[in-house]
Amino acid sequence: MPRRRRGSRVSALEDCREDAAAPAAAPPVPSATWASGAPQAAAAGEPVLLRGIFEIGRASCDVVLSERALRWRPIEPVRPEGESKLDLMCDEEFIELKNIFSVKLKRRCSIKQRDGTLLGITLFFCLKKERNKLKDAILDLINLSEDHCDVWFRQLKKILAGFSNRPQSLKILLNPQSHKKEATQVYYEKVEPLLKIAGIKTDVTITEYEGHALSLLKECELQEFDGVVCVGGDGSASEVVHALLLRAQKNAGVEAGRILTPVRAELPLGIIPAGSTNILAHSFHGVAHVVTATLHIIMGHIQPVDVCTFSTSSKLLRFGFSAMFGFGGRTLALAEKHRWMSPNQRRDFAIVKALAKLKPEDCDISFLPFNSSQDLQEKKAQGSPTSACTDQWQMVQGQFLNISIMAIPCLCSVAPRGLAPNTRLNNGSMDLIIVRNTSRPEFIKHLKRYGSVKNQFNFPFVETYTVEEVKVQPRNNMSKYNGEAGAEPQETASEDSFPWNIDGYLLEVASDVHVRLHPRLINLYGVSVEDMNDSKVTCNCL
Ligand SMILES: Nc1ncnc2c1ncn2[C@@H]1O[C@H](COP(=O)(O)OP(=O)(O)OP(=O)(O)O)[C@@H](O)[C@H]1O
Repeated sequence: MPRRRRGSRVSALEDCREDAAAPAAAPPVPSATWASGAPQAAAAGEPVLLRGIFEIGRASCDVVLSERALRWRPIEPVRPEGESKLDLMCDEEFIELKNIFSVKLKRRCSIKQRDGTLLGITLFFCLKKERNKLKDAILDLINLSEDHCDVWFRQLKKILAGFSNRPQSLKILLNPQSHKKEATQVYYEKVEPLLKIAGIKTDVTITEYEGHALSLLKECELQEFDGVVCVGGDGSASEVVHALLLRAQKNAGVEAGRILTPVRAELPLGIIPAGSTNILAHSFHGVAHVVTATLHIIMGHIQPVDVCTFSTSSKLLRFGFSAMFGFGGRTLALAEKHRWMSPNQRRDFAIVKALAKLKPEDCDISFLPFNSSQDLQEKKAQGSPTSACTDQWQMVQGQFLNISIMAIPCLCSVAPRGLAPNTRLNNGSMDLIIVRNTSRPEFIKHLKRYGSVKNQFNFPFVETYTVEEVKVQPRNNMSKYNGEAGAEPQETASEDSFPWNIDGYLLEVASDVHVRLHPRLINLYGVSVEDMNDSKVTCNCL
């Protein structure tokens, strides 16, 4: 009896891209996660587009292309009558077509030959590696017939062309200074090769100074692009988000100073994590992983995400997803002053120093609780102002160690469940997390809980609210500033200043700040993520 070949014949791209022209080697790959679970459409009843014989992993296979999947099973010799065929049925493997991102003719090439002997077709596809992580892989379909391969190649190309949500041209903004200055290497070694395989055109700008991405996106021609990609950390990503939304307001003729209902960003944004913290990429993909982020872009996985505006009474300060005021702001200010340290050192140093100098802010915090009634949400979706006609504002006063206002969960290595685990990317609300003044040991206990499975909010000095709008007014600041002109945001932190950490961007505001949530204001490349309740923590400083 012939030996049955089991398991996947798919090889990861990283392992064998150079071998694309060699005959199908069959390196063993972990069990067929890419083909696990029933595909959306069962094989039976699906219209067959093509059927043919290819060698896959050195076994002759009967290959069927239908509208949703490519399936194959080894061709077995005819068995004596009465022998069970049940186990044969189990051998079918498949790839859903929605996971394929490129198809190429596979040729044996020597250096001198441009068009070597045809060997078959190579499919490039995306598979789910582990929770939230994606991986690129290849499948070789070997058949030496030019005509046979040509028919299949054309049909597969046609199917791929039908995925109209996938980008064909991208504007790339790369911060060469991110983290330990490895963003350029990350891009050219891991990202660009995949974009090339997917046939995506790119236009790369390497940013030269802080604010470069912002000034470039104000003016540059974006019509030819289907999306913008930022390669860097949270500071860079936050700058690009702000720039894209400012640009959208400008294009729509909205006065940037007084934006009540901003218009949506015109292009989707992809974030390739290459920075020190990567909270944004982590929150949008469930993991800070370069290949996962790249594959979400290539596959055109798009999710609308809520965005906040941060304003004084006279002007818009920033578009962003999350902010911390108090301990979180001071920690960032300290870390920014010590950029010469390594990223982990600087983070740990800043946390320890901010804890040593722990001091509460005397504030008034007013907030509009989230009203989930369908009526109100529909009004909001239509752009009608709602806060003006509701009289539900609440106020808390006192001394606070930290105030977090977060429209996204803010997943990161030190808080794998998120700094705001109860909010979602586009649930139309923000989490307001208030930590009242308490002793240093109690505050540290609270911080430590972010890295454990225990509830970090289960302390008498912590309050959480689900809100739509928040106003934060530092009290000892009220006489000095009236929140009007002159209350310009500063760039450097001083002892008496009020640093805000907005998505890792340091902003000093000498007045009250009004935070408003705008549902689904920007499209991000990514998908909704699985919960990360049992992930490991990587902060040792507490
Ligand atoms: N060429 C450059 N030189 C100096 N700064 C730059 C340059 N290009 C961009 N920047 C700025 O560097 C800041 C920080 O970059 P980024 O966020 O990418 O890296 P990071 O600080 O290592 O990561 P994280 O913000 O996740 O901690 C951003 O605010 C960005 O505007």
